[in-house]
Amino acid sequence: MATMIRERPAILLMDVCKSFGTGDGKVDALKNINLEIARGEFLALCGPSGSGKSTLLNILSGIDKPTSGSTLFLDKSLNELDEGQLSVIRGRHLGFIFQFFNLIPVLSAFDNVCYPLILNGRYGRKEARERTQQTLESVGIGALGNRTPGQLSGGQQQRVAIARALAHDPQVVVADEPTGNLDQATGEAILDLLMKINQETRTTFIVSTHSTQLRDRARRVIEIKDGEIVHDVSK
Ligand SMILES: Nc1ncnc2c1ncn2[C@@H]1O[C@H](COP(=O)(O)OP(=O)(O)OP(=O)(O)O)[C@@H](O)[C@H]1O
Repeated sequence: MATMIRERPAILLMDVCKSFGTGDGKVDALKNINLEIARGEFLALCGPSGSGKSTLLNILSGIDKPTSGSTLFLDKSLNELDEGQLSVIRGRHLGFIFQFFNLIPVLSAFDNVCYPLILNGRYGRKEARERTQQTLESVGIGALGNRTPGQLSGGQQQRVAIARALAHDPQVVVADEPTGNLDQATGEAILDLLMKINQETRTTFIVSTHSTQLRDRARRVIEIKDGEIVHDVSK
């Protein structure tokens, strides 16, 4: 009889709570979250402003620690790691995309991607440069590497940020409102790109959003309200 081998999840959150502040000012941003995210999944995280989306993304990617509960990221228990070890794991396996791109304005698009790769320590300068050019080409801006962010449109800047998040071949990409600062058509194009990369590379994507386009198109949609998961739908 064939044995079913179940692939281990990319991320597993168990009974995760996160509070900020104390006393009267205490905010329970996440309340007892249990969540399993499979490898290769494309997950949209929805919910109103202040519901806990960014807090959840920060915890599942090891940027912030839960007040209680535990996080497994690619089988590693993040609670047990110190900041140095967390930073190595993030540098190897995680790509992060932000709403406001977070590019360095004085650097060219090329260097915005290439410098983090060199600092990552896994690549020599030549390989980092080759990877940078390949990744810029894969996101459709191979000819724009010489421009600074100020010389690029919002959609082009987000493509640079996507290239920066992908250039080290991470297993997990976390995107916090990646289309939130873009017009509808540009946001749709960025979404097409993220979904194409997900399908081609089986990179796990976790994307927080207010966008109905993304909610409609993602294979799995999680809705969070007041720090609790209220819907978890796979299509
Ligand atoms: N560093 C912090 N200190 C105190 N409270 C915080 C902190 N970070 C988040 N919060 C609070 O935790 C709750 C969840 O915030 P979070 O940023 O995760 O929401 P969100 O769903 O990402 O919101 P938005 O869609 O507006 O970005 C909110 O009440 C927020 O005010």
